[in-house]
Amino acid sequence: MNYEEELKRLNEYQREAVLDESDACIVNANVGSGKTTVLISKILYLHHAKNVSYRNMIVLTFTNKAANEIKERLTGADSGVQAEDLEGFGTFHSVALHFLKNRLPVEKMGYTRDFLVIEPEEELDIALHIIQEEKLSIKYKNRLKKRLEQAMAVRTEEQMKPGYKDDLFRLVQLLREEKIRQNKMSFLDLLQNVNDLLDDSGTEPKWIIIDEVQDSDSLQLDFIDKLKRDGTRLFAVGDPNQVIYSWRGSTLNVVYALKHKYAARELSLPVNYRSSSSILEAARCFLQNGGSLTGVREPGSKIVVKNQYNPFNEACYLADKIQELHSAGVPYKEIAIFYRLQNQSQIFEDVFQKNGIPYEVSLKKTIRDIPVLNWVIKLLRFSVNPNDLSSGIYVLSNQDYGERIREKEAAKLVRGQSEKQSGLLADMQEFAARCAGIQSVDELYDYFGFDRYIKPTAATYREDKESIRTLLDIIIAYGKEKQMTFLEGLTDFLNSSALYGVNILQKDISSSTDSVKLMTLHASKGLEFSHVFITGVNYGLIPLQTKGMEEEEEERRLFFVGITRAKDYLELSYYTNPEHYRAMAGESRYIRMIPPRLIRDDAVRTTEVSLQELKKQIQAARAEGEKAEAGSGNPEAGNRMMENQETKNQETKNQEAIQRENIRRVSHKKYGIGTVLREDEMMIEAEFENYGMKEFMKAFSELEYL
Ligand SMILES: Nc1ncnc2c1ncn2[C@@H]1O[C@H](COP(=O)(O)OP(=O)(O)OP(=O)(O)O)[C@@H](O)[C@H]1O
Repeated sequence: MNYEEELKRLNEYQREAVLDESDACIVNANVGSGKTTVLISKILYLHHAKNVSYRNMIVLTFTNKAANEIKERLTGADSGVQAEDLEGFGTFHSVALHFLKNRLPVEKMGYTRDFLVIEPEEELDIALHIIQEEKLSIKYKNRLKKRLEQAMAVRTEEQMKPGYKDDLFRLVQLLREEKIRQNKMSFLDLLQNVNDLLDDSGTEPKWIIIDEVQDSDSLQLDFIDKLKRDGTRLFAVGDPNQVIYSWRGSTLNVVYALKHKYAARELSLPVNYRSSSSILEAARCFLQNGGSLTGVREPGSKIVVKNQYNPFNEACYLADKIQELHSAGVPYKEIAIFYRLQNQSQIFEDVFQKNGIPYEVSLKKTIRDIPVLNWVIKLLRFSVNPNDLSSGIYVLSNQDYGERIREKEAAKLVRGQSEKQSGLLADMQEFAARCAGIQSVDELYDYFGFDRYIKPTAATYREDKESIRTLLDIIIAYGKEKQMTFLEGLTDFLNSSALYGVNILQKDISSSTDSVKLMTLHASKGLEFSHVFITGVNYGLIPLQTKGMEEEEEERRLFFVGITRAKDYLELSYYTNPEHYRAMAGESRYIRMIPPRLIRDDAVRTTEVSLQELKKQIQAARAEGEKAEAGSGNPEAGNRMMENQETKNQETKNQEAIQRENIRRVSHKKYGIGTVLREDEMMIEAEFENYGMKEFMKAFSELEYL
């Protein structure tokens, strides 16, 4: 590996950061100034020039995507690197999990090494169960998740002063005990437990390297502190202008805190290499922490601001525009479309599919968002661990899948206190003894006979079957890749699936695939594209209506992150007839914050829509969609189907449905029965149980009122 060649490509600031060997060093970096470049060069330099083995480094990132990018670069540069060498490279949670599974005495806390990682929702279910069983008095149950989070962060007795007179802290205590009894850890527990146990690890990394340090919360800072020993050096890069997760408490000035705690040397990376100077100049309007943002590139084209009649028109316009760019030589993978909320992606997907434009959607989705998979995961969990009673009860008493037994009866059955028989329970209980010969998806599917447990009348019948097969396929492949026996592979997958549940069914969007990328502004962090289209820059949506100053500032940083992804071309658009319930007609004030001289105003002044043309397009899209779904022999069909299941918009569901006094119900051929959330002369918005919120044009919707 010729690391010297790598060093030559760096500018003087970057080289100084790579070569730095202070005990602690914080690099305050501008957007697009080469943070990722420096981080990877530093790791390569330490390894090749300073003989620091990868096993002596802990490299912490905020996303699996960033960790994977670093790992891919290292394994690409050096074929001798083994997966075990990079076990200390990953997100804070995955590195904590690695320590707890392999290096720390979790038994001291009452856990066994095969503990399960659970999602916050599952923890909430356990808490609700305790409240019921123990008859606890808890106020504001609708805010329980948040209240629990806050109460669980409190570690000392003196701080345990309840804000309200109720049993919250008793619940926290009982919940801790119950999680230990069930051998389960939440994401928060992973960090708290690792921090409590790290003193015993004997671990002394030579280097701790942290990416995006500005987003760290106090537990993560504690983790860094526990890992850092006398002989450990710390190197962290971050950009205070890109803090977009302050809901986790990261607004504390991390750079300042680290600098003072470790008397860290402070370096900077001032030069942005990514964007044309017009784009950078616009970005400067959204800088919050002062400082300069200098670039090295020419002015480039002006920023285009466009108005669109509605999202459908915009999607059609973008389909044409993308084809035009592609014909002019722009690869699809250099084009990205951003929006503020996940539920804005569907219309682009439909129209792009119809127009044959390759695209990928970056989704933040967990297995839990797909009801049938939530059920299957619990079924498998109980099958490998019959002590996981809550999973067993859930599986038997689920009203959509399985034997649909009453909860009380299900509880008796799994506890062996019932005379009744359950075939499903027997299959689960005998699984460990009978599963040894299972090699394929079919064998696993047939062992449980999943077909009989899915209602043939359910709107999701076919999709559910495909979803199960896709998941089983991933599980079988996982075990094979790790060279484990079937049961070991399955158990390992289940233990950590909550942590990697995001994107488990759809690999993270890949920068190498030549397809247009669709994503939320949040998901765009760390990426870059030659052409960026930010859609729905409407009043009410960007910035999202916020409650206070802090949130408003975060919205501004989020927009800053979005526009600084663009290298050459940036287009901002807003709707004159927005259909999203949050958006109001008209451009966002963020557009008005950009100096007019940087803008080419391509406003379309007409609001006419050719309904005949729209109708033709929708019908054609529908016909193609149905054809594609019918081809379920195609292994990709399962993935596509899941990509298209829209993430449930919890907020929409709660707020809008509650406000509506006269609930109207509709029926749809594919989505089943739904509740109308909003409608006007042209559009109707309805919530469907397994599909989340959908929007339809009334003229073509084929919805029936019930
Ligand atoms: N010394 C350099 N010379 C030329 N180009 C560079 C140099 N350093 C970085 N770049 C390029 O600048 C762009 C931004 O780099 P990189 O993605 O590493 O920045 P970043 O700071 O991680 O960005 P962000 O703030 O968006 O996370 C990349 O296209 C990279 O190849």
